[in-house]
Amino acid sequence: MTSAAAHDYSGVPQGAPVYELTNVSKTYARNQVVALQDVSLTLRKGSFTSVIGSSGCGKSTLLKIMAGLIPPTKGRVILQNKPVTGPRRDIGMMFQQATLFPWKTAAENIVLPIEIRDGKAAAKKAMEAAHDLLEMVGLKGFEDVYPNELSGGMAQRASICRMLITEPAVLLLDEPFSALDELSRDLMNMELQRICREQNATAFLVTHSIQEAVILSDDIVVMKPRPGRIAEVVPVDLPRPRTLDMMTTQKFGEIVDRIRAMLDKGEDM
Ligand SMILES: Nc1ncnc2c1ncn2[C@@H]1O[C@H](COP(=O)(O)OP(=O)(O)OP(=O)(O)O)[C@@H](O)[C@H]1O
Repeated sequence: MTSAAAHDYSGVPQGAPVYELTNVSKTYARNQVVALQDVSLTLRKGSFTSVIGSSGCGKSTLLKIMAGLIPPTKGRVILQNKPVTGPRRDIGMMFQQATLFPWKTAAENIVLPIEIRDGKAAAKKAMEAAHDLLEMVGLKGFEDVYPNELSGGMAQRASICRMLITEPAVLLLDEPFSALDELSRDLMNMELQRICREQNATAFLVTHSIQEAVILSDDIVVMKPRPGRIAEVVPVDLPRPRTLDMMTTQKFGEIVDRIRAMLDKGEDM
């Protein structure tokens, strides 16, 4: 990575399909639970998509399949024109907990994916990029700090850098800020939006928060349970860049209400 800012991961044109899921189904063999049924979804280059739905409707299963961590029982998952058959270097992931290694500094944690993939020499070379990324997320000066000296929000900022260091084509985000207090979470979401715009990233977020989904997304995938499937994909036509004060607008409220009504209907949807 030469520059952390304004970097385009793939050269794929804005709006072109990056991820394509076709009739993806998953039945867990152990208990025969149909976790997903016929999920079809296209993520376009530079778009932000959230998935929301009640507990057990298959959100995590969907994310794991997209990440190549588990195979679907049926259906196709294509990323950048190649089937996803296992974990891939063009997929970036971020989880609820920062999971930084306590014995490594912030910068060492960030280059770890490179070290695992390409060895120590490559990790050393990537240090400059790690420093650029830390600066981008407002952590300049924290390069040599250990995780126990970072706040929860700072640790998640470092995790964002670790996800970006391998220049993934797509960012899969599993409730990355749900462990933070509400104020930090709102600020981190705005930061996430800025980073996605700067990096022209394609992002997919699992969340339980309707507000979070609305403020961040171009599209919200509303799922329903038993079996887990897509109820509706709701477009969010609020202007970009989004700002936190948009959360008080009538339009924002209307979209939130619409999604809440869908979720309340639950299985009748
Ligand atoms: N490894 C597994 N083996 C068997 N069943 C599973 C497994 N993982 C998930 N399930 C089942 O599949 C269904 C979907 O689970 P999943 O975790 O994908 O839902 P979710 O929407 O992410 O839920 P939550 O919001 O609570 O995290 C549930 O009924 C769950 O019990």
